[in-house]
Amino acid sequence: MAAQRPIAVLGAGSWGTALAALLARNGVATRLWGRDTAQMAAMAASGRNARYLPDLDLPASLTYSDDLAAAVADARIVLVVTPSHAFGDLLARIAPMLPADAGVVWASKGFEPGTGRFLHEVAAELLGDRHAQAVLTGPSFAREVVQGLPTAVTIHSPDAAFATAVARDFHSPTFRAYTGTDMLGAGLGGAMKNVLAVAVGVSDGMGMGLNARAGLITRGLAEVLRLNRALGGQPETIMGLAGLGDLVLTCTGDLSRNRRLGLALGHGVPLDEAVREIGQVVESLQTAEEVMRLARRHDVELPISALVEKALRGEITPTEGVRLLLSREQKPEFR
Ligand SMILES: NC(=O)C1=CN([C@@H]2O[C@H](COP(=O)(O)OP(=O)(O)OC[C@H]3O[C@@H](n4cnc5c(N)ncnc54)[C@H](OP(=O)(O)O)[C@@H]3O)[C@@H](O)[C@H]2O)C=CC1
Ligand SMILES: O=C(CO)COP(=O)(O)O
Repeated sequence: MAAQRPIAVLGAGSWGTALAALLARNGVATRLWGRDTAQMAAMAASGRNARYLPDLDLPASLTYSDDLAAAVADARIVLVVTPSHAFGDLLARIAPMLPADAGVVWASKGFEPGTGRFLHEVAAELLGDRHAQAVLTGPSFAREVVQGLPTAVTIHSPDAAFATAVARDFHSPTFRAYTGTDMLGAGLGGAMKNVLAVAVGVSDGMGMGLNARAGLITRGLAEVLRLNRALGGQPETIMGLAGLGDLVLTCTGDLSRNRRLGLALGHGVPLDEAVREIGQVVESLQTAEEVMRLARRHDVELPISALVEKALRGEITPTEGVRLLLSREQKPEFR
């Protein structure tokens, strides 16, 4: 029998490693690419990711590479899991290397920095309709996925058959992969929850209480729905795993780096110190600005996201942010 063509996972941080481990455990031939030669050699030798998930064993069948061309050469699917700021550059590099029939999936959450373009818009420009495209998103902390704890995600593609085929590779007894066709809503939900998690983290860090947390999550959800409506996404997507599901996880789970940034700011830790302490990608640092760029372009009011953007720029303190939010005028809940 011919050997199964592999899935190439690009990006050996916590999420790329976790998804590669999941695929390998599912019996899918999987190759994990990272840009750091020493790190990839150490992972191959130890079967662990010492920097991002140091205490967790990875499946023995997982293979490792620091050679991008070799990693994607015979792949049937390429899964991109870099931070969103590196997405466009990496896609441009691999576009000429891809096998003609390879599909491209990404699990990064955010926008193209400086333009506010969605990752599916960047992919469409770089890949055209030459390769099927999908996004994997939803409430999923890398550590819990490697630990085999139950997780549900959603995979969206304009090509429903491709989304279903991709979901088959990921689906397992502890990892439910749902499917959909709304790239815009899926991308927006995954990006905005990171910004809103900072607000909830600040509130929790300042000891504002559980009522405030629930209020912020709910009014945050209203912001995602409002921008989604203006952009033409489907409301169901925002009420599902890609929106509400990930918003609740990221706003309440202490494994979230974006929530932890907010907690630190709420405790009075300076921004640069908090970012250094977290030591991993904190997508809200760029996403807050890009969300507000989109909101201004479409004339949509996002009070919580706007204050997070200001706080991350150092223009207001967390205390001023809370005062500004609480001093807003009375209004109907739904518009
Ligand atoms: N962690 C999680 O639980 C989840 C993360 N995500 C999303 O996945 C994406 C990746 O996050 P995550 O893995 O957690 O981040 P980490 O901070 O854990 O790791 C980032 C990884 O990206 C690599 N990287 C950074 N810049 C580049 C580049 N220019 N080219 C190639 N590789 C690069 C880093 O390499 P190096 O070590 O050499 O710097 C590192 O391996 C983010 O968009 C995040 O929002 C989504 C769901 C869950
Ligand atoms: O996207 C995530 C969970 O779904 C991870 O969140 P953080 O990037 O805030 O850690």
